[in-house]
Amino acid sequence: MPAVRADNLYKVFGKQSRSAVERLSDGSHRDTITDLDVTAAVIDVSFEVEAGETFVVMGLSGSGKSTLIRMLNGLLEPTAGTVEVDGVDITSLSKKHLLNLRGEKVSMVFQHFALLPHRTVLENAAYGLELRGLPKQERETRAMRNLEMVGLEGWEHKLPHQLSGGMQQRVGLARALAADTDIILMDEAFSALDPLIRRDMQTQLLELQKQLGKTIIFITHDLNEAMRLGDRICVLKDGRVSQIGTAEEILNKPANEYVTRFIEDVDRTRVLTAASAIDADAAADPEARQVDAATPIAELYDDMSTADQLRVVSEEGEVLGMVSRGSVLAALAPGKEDQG
Ligand SMILES: Nc1ncnc2c1ncn2[C@@H]1O[C@H](COP(=O)(O)OP(=O)(O)OP(=O)(O)O)[C@@H](O)[C@H]1O
Repeated sequence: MPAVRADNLYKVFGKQSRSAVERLSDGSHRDTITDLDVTAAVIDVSFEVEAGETFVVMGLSGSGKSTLIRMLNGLLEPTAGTVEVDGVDITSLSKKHLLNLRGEKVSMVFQHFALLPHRTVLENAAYGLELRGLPKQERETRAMRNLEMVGLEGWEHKLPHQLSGGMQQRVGLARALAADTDIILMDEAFSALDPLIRRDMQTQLLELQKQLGKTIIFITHDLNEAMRLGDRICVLKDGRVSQIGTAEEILNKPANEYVTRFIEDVDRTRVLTAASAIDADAAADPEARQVDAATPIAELYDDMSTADQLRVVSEEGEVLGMVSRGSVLAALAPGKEDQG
């Protein structure tokens, strides 16, 4: 059973939303229904997110990302379609059950941190637990453990304004972790941060995720960020799904012209890995130097400057094949799938 499932989901703002859904359901673009005086934010979106997966929703401003994520935790009611969390259709839940869902199953990290300015870092991190009525001692112990996890030990008695942007967002993340929900929604959570801090936060999230194995739905307008973080990426355009796939699938088999234009700016050497550059025809050489399958191609250059071939091994130590300079160059060439 998927952790989250969206089925033919629509959100149309405006009085004539139902008629809009009818007209959009034949695949029409949202610009064709301007006579109805509505805004079609999310149109016929379907996907499944597996437990433990990081699923990134990527799209430009206005593509419907925030509206979509708000339907996943019941903050917005869909105009049509359903959302299931752990197999339960949340679109039919009462207000009280939705509150429980947000307290116990799905937490959220916001772009602008959403910290309470007059409360300490510790109180902010414990806030979700306070709303759930946990005793002070327990919520502070749990919050403290999560502040340590995100590297904020020693800052717990400060106020948010005494922290940098990156640190404030770590508090937001600690608060979501303290709630101990299986699912975390992150809405442009790193977009307000400077590029270097943003990269640090991405690294930290990847490391935390290795330990915790949460189900994360992450929203971003940055395809490089999407490809770094996402097990799979859903590209949204004008409210509709343009493509869903792994970074590699999107780079090598863009579904349409729009996605093709988008991936032009992606640094393929950082997204594609040793695994994606394996030479299917090369016999495994037990003497060759070994690299992890998940190593980005950009990190193979040093080794490849002195060795003709490298042996690629999985996390479990299984030999997957060989990479050579030729196979690396072939993997990096855009549109290699089309060239057969
Ligand atoms: N409450 C609302 N009422 C009317 N229109 C809305 C409402 N919320 C969002 N919209 C519209 O829905 C469309 C999608 O907005 P949404 O915020 O979901 O996109 P987004 O991809 O998250 O964009 P951004 O990155 O700018 O936040 C936009 O045209 C927006 O103006």
